[in-house]
Amino acid sequence: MKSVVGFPRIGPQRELKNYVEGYLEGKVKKEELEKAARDLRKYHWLLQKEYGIDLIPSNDFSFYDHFLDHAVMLGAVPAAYRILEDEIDCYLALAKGYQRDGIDLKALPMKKWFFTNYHYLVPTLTADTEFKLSSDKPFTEFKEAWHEGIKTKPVLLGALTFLKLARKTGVDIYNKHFWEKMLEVYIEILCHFNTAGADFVQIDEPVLVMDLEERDRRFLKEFYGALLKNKGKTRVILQTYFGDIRDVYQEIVSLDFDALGLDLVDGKLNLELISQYGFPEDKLLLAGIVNGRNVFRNNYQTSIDILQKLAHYVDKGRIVLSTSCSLLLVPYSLKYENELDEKVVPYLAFAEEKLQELSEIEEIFLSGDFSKHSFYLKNAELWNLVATDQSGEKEKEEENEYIRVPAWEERIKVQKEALQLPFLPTTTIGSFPQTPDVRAMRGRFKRGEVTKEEYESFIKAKIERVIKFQEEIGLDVLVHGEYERNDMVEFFGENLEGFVITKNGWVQSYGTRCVKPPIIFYDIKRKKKLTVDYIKYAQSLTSKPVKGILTGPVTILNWSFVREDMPPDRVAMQLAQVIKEEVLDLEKEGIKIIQIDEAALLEKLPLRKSEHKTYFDWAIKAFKAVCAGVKPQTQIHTHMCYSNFDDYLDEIARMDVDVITFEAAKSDFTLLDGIRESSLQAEVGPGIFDVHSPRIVPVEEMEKLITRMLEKIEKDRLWINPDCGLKTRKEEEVFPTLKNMVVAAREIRKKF
Ligand SMILES: Nc1nc2c(c(=O)[nH]1)N[C@@H](CNc1ccc(C(=O)N[C@@H](CCC(=O)N[C@@H](CCC(=O)N[C@@H](CCC(=O)O)C(=O)O)C(=O)O)C(=O)O)cc1)CN2
Ligand code: MET
Ligand SMILES: [Zn+2]
Repeated sequence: MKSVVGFPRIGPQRELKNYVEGYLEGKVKKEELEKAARDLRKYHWLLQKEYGIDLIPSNDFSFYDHFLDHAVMLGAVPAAYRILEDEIDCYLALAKGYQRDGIDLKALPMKKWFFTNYHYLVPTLTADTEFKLSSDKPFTEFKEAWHEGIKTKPVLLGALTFLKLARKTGVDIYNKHFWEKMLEVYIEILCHFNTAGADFVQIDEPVLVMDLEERDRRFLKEFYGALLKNKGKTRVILQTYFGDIRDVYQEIVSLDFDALGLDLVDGKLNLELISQYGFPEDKLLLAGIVNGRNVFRNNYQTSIDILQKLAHYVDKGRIVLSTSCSLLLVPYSLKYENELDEKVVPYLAFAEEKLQELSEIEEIFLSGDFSKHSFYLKNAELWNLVATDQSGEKEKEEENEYIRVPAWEERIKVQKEALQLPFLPTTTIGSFPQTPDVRAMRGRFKRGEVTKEEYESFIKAKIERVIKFQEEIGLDVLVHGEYERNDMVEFFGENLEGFVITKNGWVQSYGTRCVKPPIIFYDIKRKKKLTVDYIKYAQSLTSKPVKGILTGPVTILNWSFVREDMPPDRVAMQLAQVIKEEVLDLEKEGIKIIQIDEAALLEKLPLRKSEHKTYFDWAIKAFKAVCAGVKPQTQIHTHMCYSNFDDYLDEIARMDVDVITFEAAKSDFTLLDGIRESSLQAEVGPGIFDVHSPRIVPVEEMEKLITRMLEKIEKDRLWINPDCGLKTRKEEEVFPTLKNMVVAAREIRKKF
C-alpha cells in the first residue's frame, strides 16, 4: 500500500492565489472561488489515484492555511469575527484582516511551521475559548471525493500539536477542564467519519518529534485513550513528521491507534526505536521514505535498505510506503519545466514525480530479487554518476578565524565619524513595493518581449524615483529599492553559478504568497557582480548614504533546495565566499553601509536543543566569513525577521555586526529587555511598524513607540525603521507611513 501525507493545494499554476486574491479584491465571485477550489481538489485526488496511491488525503486543501482551518473547525476563534456572517468572509478576515464599513478586524499573527518556509496563522486560546464543531469542511471534502469514486483519508491536525502551537493567554492547555470540550469535538468528528464510511482518518502530530515532557506524555495517553474508544470501524493513523519520536515512542505504540506514520528521512532514529522496542503486531507502519521537503529523486538503494531493515520487525504486508511529510513543501510537477538543464532533470522529483517514486519503490520492494529490477538499476546508475568525492575538501577553519578587526567599540566610533548621521537614524529594510508594473515588466523581459536595455532602464527609472522620494521625506540612510529582484533568494540563485532555476517550481510560503526556491546542484561561484551596478547607480543620485542590500549565506542556503549529498556547512561556506566578494566590490565602489540579510538564520535550527550548537557553529561561522576583511569604517548591518530570535540573542551577538534591524512591532518589547540583558553590542533597529498590515500608521503612534523604546535602549544605539521589507505592500499604504516615521523620529530628536 502507498500513502501520501498531504498534497500541495495552491494549484499547478498558482490558480488558487489568483482566485483568492481576486475574491478579496471583489473581482471574483464567491461561486467562482468555490468552483475553482473544487476543481483543484478533484485534480489532486485524481492525479494521486492515477499513480495508484491507496491512502489519498482529503481536508489537506485550504483557502489560506490548514492551521486556521482547524481553529475555525474547533470554534477556537474570537467572537468579534463572527460579525461577518458569511463563512468565507469571516475566515478570510481572520487570515488577512478586515477594514471596511466601520469594522476593523486585525489578521491573526503568523509563525513559521517548524523548520520550513511555510507560515501558519496563530490562533489565541483564552479562558473564553469555547470548543464547538463549527465547520463541515472535512466532511464536505470527503463526500466530494466519494462522488468522484475516491474514498479518501481525511486529515486532521492533532490535539497536542494544535494546543502547543497556538498562543495561550491565561490558560493551561494540560488542564483537563480546558481540553475536555475539545475532545468532544474530535469525538464528534470521528463519529461523523465513521457514519460516512471512512476507512481511515489521519491525525497529524508533528510536535511529537520535538523535546517533550512528562505532561505531554500524560496528555497523549489521556486524550487519545479517550478518543480512540470512539473510533468505531474507522482506522486511525497517527501521523508524525519532521523527525523521530524518541520521547514518546513507547507511549504511542501502546495506544489503540491502527497505524503509525513515521518520518524515516528526517527521523533516522525512528528505525532504531523500532529495533529497540519492537513494533506492535496489530498496527500498520507508514514508512515515510520519500522526502516531502526536498526536490531530489529518491535514492532507491537507501530506501530499500531502510525497508528491509524494517521488515525484520514488521511483516512486509503491514508496511505502507509513504512520503516523509506533506508534499505541501515541494512544487507540483516537473512537466511544466521545459527549459531546465537536461543533465539535472533526471535528478529531480516534485510532488507528482514523488507519487511515481512511491509506486516504483513498492514494486521493487515486493519483487523477489530487487537488485535485478529495472527501476532499481536505472536509479542506481543515476546516483552512481554524481557520487561526490569530498575527501580533502574538509573545512578546517574555526569561527574565531573570522574575526573582524578592530573590535565593535572601536569600529562603531570610526563609523559614526565617517557617516555623520543624526541620532535615531531613519532607514528602511531594502525593498520598496513591487508594484504590478515591476512584476509585469520582469515577466515581459523573461519572455523575451522587451530587451535587456529596456528592462534595465525601466529599473533605473524606478530607482531614481525611489531615491527622490526618500530624499523628499528626509530618510537618513537610503536604499535602491530592490526592484531588480523577484525575490531576495531566487535573485541570487539566478545570478550565481551552481544553481538551477525552475520556471514554475512554486511553493506556498503563506496564504496566497509563494516562493520559487532555487536549487543548489553544483559548486557555487560568482562569475559576475550581482548587485553592484544598481546600488552604485542609486548612490550616484544622492549625497545621502545608500545602503547596499545583500542576502546572507545562511538565508540563501535555507531558502534554496540543496542536494542531500552536499553537507550544508560546506555549501554555506561556498555561499559566504561569493557574498564576501560582492561585499568587497560594493565597498570598493564607495558604498559605506552594507546590509547582509539573514532573515532565515534560524529557520533550519534543529528542533531538538541538543543539536543547536553544531548548527549555530557553522551558520555563524559562514556569516562571519562574509564580514571579516571589511574595512572598519564600512558599517555592516543585518536584518532578521519571522523567527523568535529572542531566545538566541547571545548566539546572534557572535555574528558581530555593527547594526541589526529586526521585527519587533508585535512582540510587546520583551525582546528589548532581552537585548539589554544579552551580550549583543550592536546598534539596534526594532521595527516600529508592521509591514504586513496595510494600515497607515499615524505620527503620534510611532512617537509613543519610540519613546517607549528609549526607556529600554540608549538613544545613541537606536535606529528607526520598519520591521521588514516593503515589497508586498502598496505604495499608497507605505509612502505615508514612511513619511510619518521620519516626522516621528524628528519630533523625538527635538526633545533632547
Ligand atoms: N524566499 C523567500 N522566503 C521568504 C520571504 C521572502 O521574501 N523570500 N519572506 C518571508 C515571507 N514569505 C514571502 C513569500 C513570498 C512573497 C511574495 O511576494 N511572493 C510573490 C512572488 C514573487 C515573485 O517571484 N514574483 C515574480 C513574478 C512572477 C510572475 O508571476 N510574473 C507574471 C507577471 C505578474 C504580473 O503581471 O503581476 C508573468 O511573468 O506573467 C517576479 O517578480 O518576477 C507572490 O506570491 O506573488 C512574500 C513573502 C519568509 N519567507
Ligand atoms: C524577509 S526579509 C526581507 C529583507 C529584504 N532586504 C527586503 O527588504 O525585502
Ligand atoms: Zn524581513
